[in-house]
Amino acid sequence: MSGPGVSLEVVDLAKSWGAVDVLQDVNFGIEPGGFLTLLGPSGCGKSTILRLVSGLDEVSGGQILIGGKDVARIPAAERNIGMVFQNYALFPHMTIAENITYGLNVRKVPKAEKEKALARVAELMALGKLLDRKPSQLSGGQQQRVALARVLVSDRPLVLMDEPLSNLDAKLRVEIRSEIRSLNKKLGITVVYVTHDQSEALSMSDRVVLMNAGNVSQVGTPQELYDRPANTFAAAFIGTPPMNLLSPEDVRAPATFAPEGGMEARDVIFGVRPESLSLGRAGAEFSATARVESLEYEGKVFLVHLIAPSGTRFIAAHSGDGAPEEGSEVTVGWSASQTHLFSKTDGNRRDFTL
Ligand SMILES: Nc1ncnc2c1ncn2[C@@H]1O[C@H](COP(=O)(O)OP(=O)(O)OP(=O)(O)O)[C@@H](O)[C@H]1O
Repeated sequence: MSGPGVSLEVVDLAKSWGAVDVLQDVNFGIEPGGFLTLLGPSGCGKSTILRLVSGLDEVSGGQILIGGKDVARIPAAERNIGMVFQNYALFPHMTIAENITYGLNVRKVPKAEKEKALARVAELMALGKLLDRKPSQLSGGQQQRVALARVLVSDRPLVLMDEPLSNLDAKLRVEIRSEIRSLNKKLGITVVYVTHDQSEALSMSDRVVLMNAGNVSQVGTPQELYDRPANTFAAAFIGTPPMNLLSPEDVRAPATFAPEGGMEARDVIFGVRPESLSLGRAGAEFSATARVESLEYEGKVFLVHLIAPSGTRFIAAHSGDGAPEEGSEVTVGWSASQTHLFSKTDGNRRDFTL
């Protein structure tokens, strides 16, 4: 699309602190106006990537192309990027209006232009009635909207957001994430968003970069990550509860089952999502027998916690009537299309034939 957003492409990005490599060979891209999320567990390097893109830290290697131009070695102030952090750091002695326009004052934007810009973002972020208040007179959610307004008013084509919702309660998080998403679509600005919360990542993003210990584990749309995890890390990270990973000794597969690339059946890991498992489907293409350890009532479904003969624990999400009894033995079945296959050696996804 054409609009105020700009493309971002990160090529072979690397960062070391002394002898410690915290990022290696990081590659991803997002088109103008897109919403890209960096997702992964604590310490995997998400904030480091944002700090390198923004110019707060220096890269050890690689390129950061903004609108096709490599900015990796130019100062932060020349990159034209907006940032929103977890601690939104509003100035307590200034009014909301003064907080929002602070950056415009620094840049000596003329008064009439400043007031027009303030009125526009105040309307966008539903802050019109709060402009004369001080930050302490606002709720956490309203304060976070002010922090977003402060970035939006500056009309940056690329905005970086580092866990901007983590100080808010669950209900507000859901509300503000849909506001951020609709702003991204309405204004056409490109957003790079950091979170360790997969539901945030899956619900907001056009593309997700899943990080694992300084390396990119998988890049794709939320559907691609969910439907075709590239490796066991992605399989075990995405989904609530995540995908079950079973050893071949616990799985009955059709006699014709053959993993690709001449891999032996014993060298694989089977992946199957809890919601794909049907209780009592002994005749299914794939099945496993296990003991019911416990039941967890989730409202719409029962999570049936199971233990396979090998000792592997896994979960079936059971939505029908008649939850099984604790301690009983059950058979769960699933189809070939619900089966994901990974190599035990490198953890990567493999195809199979039947
Ligand atoms: N200035 C520094 N010196 C040395 N190591 C650092 C420095 N800054 C970050 N690191 C290390 O780099 C790794 C990545 O940190 P980073 O903050 O990017 O992770 P993260 O994925 O954003 O984690 P979190 O979700 O907890 O914020 C961590 O192991 C961290 O200890």
